[in-house]
Amino acid sequence: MTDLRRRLNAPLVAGLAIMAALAVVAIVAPFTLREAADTLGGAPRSAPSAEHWLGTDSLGRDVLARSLVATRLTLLMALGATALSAIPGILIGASVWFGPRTLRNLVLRLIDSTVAFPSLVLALVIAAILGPATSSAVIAIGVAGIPAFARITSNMTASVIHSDYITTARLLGVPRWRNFTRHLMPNIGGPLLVLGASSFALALLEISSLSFVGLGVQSPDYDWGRLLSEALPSIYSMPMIAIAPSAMLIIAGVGAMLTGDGLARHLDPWSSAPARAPRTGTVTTTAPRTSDLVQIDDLRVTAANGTPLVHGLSMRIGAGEIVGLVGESGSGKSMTAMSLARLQPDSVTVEAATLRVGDLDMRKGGRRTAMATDIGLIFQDPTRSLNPALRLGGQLTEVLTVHMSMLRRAARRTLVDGFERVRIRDAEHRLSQHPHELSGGMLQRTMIASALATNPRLIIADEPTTALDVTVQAEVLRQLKRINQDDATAILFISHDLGVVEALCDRVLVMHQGSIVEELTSEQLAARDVSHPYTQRLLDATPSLSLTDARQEDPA
Ligand SMILES: Nc1ncnc2c1ncn2[C@@H]1O[C@H](COP(=O)(O)OP(=O)(O)OP(=O)(O)O)[C@@H](O)[C@H]1O
Repeated sequence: MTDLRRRLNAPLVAGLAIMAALAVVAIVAPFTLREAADTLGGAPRSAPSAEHWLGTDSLGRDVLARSLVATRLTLLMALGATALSAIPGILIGASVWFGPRTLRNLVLRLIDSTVAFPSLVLALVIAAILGPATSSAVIAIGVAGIPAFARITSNMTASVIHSDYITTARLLGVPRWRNFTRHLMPNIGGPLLVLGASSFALALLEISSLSFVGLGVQSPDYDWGRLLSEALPSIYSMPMIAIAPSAMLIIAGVGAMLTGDGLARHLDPWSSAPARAPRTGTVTTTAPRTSDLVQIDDLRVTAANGTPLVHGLSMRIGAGEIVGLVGESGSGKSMTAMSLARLQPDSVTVEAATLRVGDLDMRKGGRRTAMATDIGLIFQDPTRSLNPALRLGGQLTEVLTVHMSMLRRAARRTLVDGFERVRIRDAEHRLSQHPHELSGGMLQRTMIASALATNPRLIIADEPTTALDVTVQAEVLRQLKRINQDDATAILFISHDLGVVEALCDRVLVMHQGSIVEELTSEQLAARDVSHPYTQRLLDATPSLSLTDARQEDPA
């Protein structure tokens, strides 16, 4: 219950409240107010009074009662038209991606040409062909809205249909309809709900417009559009007659948009993740030293829904030091590193008492060149950091040409030197290749070469060896160690593997649930001299395959 209350956001509550109130009016008003709304013979065009709150129309009928009674028909028509647009539109837009390519291209071209045609004009043409009637208005607006749903669904499907999880599901023989409901819809459902809500608001206006020009609801029935049409002759003398249905239209439109916006937020996995209680007992790492390159004090990273992802974290990295940041998946290692490099996701808030790399205050923007050249980044999966459509030379020299004003030729020369340094043979040729033409280990080495090209003072390596096989992993670690020794480059090395960290780092910080729980020197780690139970658990989970250990375990 508390979970549901926390997940209901303000727009959703407001939108649902408005739509629920309108639903009550739509159900109750035709039963209770029909007589006041339809009875002729009262004083025509009377001013608002205690008996008729918004006055009467030209035939003496109560204006407010008529607007409220018209709610049911108007909402049902808008709902019908939206369903008529959404259901076929979504089915067409998604199913084209499950069929043959030629059919897909043909259907997409057709959709494109209909989308280019204004939907209200299309609806007017359809309504004129079908003749004036309530059903004609619904069909016209519904059919005119199909291309928009089909186009957007198709665009969104295209962005997820080639993702690994759908390919895997197809390879595993998951039926198409199940792929559609299980993998596709949850990924595209949020934006479609928002589109549905805005289409409903638009359908309200368009159906009212058709009724207003006489192509929609016909007498004796009436919707808000027809009421507006009836109000037109006396709009200056009796504005109330027009104001009442207009106000209803605006309220319903706002209610629909708020509901759509709220639903989208509600379905956003990041904004609905459960809040985690901050843990106490965090460790502040060694006191400030003048040689500290990185200084972080009281770093707090908070998700959009208020969940603390990193809290009260402080750390130092000395110039030329290799510091390991270890912890299980989700403990906040990447979030800490990305916040330090000012590359955190937009959806989170970063606050800190101090966040410095050298003389750069990373809490402030600006000084982009200094940020780009002082900090080198190496990520876990090099294929995701490189643009597959561009040659390596073009993309890896960018930082040198943009931030260090190097000419293209000089930038390439620097990169070739860098490639040779990380033992990539035939470097010139490699620069003219695309990322897919290199192995994973080679790509990771190109990333290291590129991160080093600007002579950074700090390298942030976020699980740089996780995606690599053990031999390549050892080579990459050796490269990092060599760079640190040759150039005194500081390294923040992120890993969940204490064994790897032990081999490389001078100091290790153990992270758990968003804060540092223990700090160890490499000697303490080698001697397994740890005090926090979480560190002990991490050590227990680290397989040891060193020769010494193997001999000890197996005396034979
Ligand atoms: N964009 C985001 N918005 C909100 N929360 C996020 C976002 N990205 C990650 N998180 C959450 O922040 C927390 C820390 O994530 P982080 O990626 O820093 O973990 P990690 O220790 O680096 O894990 P791993 O070793 O798996 O990379 C996790 O609970 C994660 O779910």
